[in-house]
Amino acid sequence: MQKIENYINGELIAPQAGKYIDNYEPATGQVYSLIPESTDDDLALAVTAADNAKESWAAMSQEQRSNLLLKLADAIDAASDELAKAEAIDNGKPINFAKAVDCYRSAANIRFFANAATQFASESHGMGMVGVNYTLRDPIGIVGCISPWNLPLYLFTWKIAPALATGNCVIAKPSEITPMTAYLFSKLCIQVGIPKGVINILHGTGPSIGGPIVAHPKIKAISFTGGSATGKLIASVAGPALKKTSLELGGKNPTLVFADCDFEETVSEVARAAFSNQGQICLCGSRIYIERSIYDKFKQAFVEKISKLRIGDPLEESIQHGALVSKPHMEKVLSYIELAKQEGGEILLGGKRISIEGRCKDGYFVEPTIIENLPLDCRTNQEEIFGPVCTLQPFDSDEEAIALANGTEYGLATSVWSNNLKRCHKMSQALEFGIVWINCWLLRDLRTPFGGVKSSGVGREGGFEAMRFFTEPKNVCIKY
Ligand SMILES: NC(=O)c1ccc[n+]([C@@H]2O[C@H](COP(=O)([O-])OP(=O)(O)OC[C@H]3O[C@@H](n4cnc5c(N)ncnc54)[C@H](O)[C@@H]3O)[C@@H](O)[C@H]2O)c1
Ligand SMILES: O=C/C=C/C=C(\O)C(=O)O
Repeated sequence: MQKIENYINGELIAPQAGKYIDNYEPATGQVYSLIPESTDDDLALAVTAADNAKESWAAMSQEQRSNLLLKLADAIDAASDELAKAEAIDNGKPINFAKAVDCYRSAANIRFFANAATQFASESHGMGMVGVNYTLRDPIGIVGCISPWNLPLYLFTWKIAPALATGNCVIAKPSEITPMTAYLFSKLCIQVGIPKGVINILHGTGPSIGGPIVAHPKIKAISFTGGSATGKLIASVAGPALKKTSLELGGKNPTLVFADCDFEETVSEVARAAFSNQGQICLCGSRIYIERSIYDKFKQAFVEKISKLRIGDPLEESIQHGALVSKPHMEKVLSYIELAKQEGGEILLGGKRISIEGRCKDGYFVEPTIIENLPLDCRTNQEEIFGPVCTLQPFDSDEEAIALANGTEYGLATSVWSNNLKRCHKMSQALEFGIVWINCWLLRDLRTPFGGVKSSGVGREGGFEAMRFFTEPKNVCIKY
C-alpha cells in the first residue's frame, strides 16, 4: 500500500518512529494509503532544516523568490489533472469541483503571493523638520501553517504562499484526513528546486504533530484554519508563549433572500452556497432566511433545484454531490439531522445516508438535506454542522433579518440577495461578519481581507493582510 512521506530538508522521508495511520477513500470506505504519524523527532529535523535555510532564503532577492514560486504555481497547473483526481479520491469531492475550485485556487494562491511580494512596501512617517521614521518588514523566521480537510491543497497553499513570499521558512501540517495533495505538492517543490529546508511538510494528527508545532519555541507564528474548538486550544498554547496567531475558524453563515432579488439567479446561487463541496466549506450558507412574501415560491424552486443534484462516484465527471470526508464526520452530520427532527424540524428533502451502486456502495454519502420550521435558538441553527444540511425560515423586515443573521456565536460570512441598493449598504453595515457578499457568494478577490469575527476567528488572511502577518515590523526613527 502506498506510504505517504514527510518532506524535510528537501527530501521525502519516512517518519522517525516508523508509525503510520490509515488513510481512507471516503467514496468507498476503504483504506487506500498510509499516513506518517509524525512526532517530536520529525519536528526536530524539520526545525533544524528550516533554521539552516532561513538566512539564505530571507537574503535571496525578492525577484528570485517570486520566480521560484511562480514556477511552483505553473507546476501545480501542469499537474492539475493528477492533483484533482487525488483530491477527489482523498476527500470525496467531485473531480470537476476539485479541478475548477481546489486546483485552480491552489495555483492562483501561489501565483498571487509571488506577484504581491514584488509590490509589497512598508510605511514611512515624516516628522517635518524633526526627523523621519521608516518601517522595516522582515520575515519572522520559521512559521507554522496548519490546515483542514475540506479544501485541502487550496487552504494549505493559501497559508504557505504568503509565508514563503515574505521570506519565511515554513513547517506545514495538512489535515491527516486529506494528506495526499500536500504530499504530491512536496514532490512539485522538489521538481521546481525550492531550496532545501525552506518548506517542510509533516503529516500526522493534531495531538502527535499539530500540538508540538504550535508549542515549539523556534516556531514564532502560527497560521491555523480549522474548527473553533481547536482554534481555542491553539490560542491557549500560543498565547502564553507570545506567538503571533492567525485563526480562521468555523461558521454558521446566514443567507438573506429578499423579495426584490433576481429570483432565478438567487435560487441557483443560494443552492451553490449551501451545498458546494457537500456543504463542507466554512463559508457555506446553511441558514437561509427568506422574505415571507416569496417564502413558498422560493422554497418550492429551491427544493426542486436541489433534488436534481447528481449524487455519486466523485471520479465521474458528471457528479455534482460526492461523499462526506469521513465516517465520523458523516455520523456527526446524520446525528444533527436526527437532532433537527427532535427539535421539531420538518425535512423537506433528503435526510438520509445513501448507498451508491458499484464501487461506492460503502461510501459516506448523505443526501442534500433541507429542513424548515426551526427557530433561531435551537442547536440545529446555532451549531456548525459542516455538511449538506440547511434550514429555511421566513422573515418580515430588514431588522428581523439582521437579528436572525447576527444571532449565533459565529461571524464568518453572509450573503444578501436584493436589488435595493440602499438596503444592501445598510445591511452590510449592520451585519456582524468578516465577509458580506451582496448578490454573490464566494466571489473572491485575493487582495481583500479574509476572515471572521466572534467565534469565527482572529486575524485576516489575503493580500497585504497576510503579508503583514508573516512579517515583523521594525520602526526606525531618525532625528535630523
Ligand atoms: N475560517 C476559515 O477560513 C475556515 C476554512 C476551512 C475550514 N474551517 C473550519 O474547519 C473545520 C473543519 O476542519 P477540521 O475538522 O479539519 O478542523 P480541525 O480543527 O479538527 O483540524 C484542523 C487542523 O488542525 C489540526 N489539529 C487538530 N488538533 C490540533 C492541535 N491540538 N494542535 C494543532 N493542530 C491541531 C488537524 O490535524 C488539522 O490539520 C470547520 O469548523 C470549518 O468551519 C474554517
Ligand atoms: O472552508 C473555508 C474556505 C475558505 C476560503 C478561503 O480561505 C478563500 O477563499 O481564500
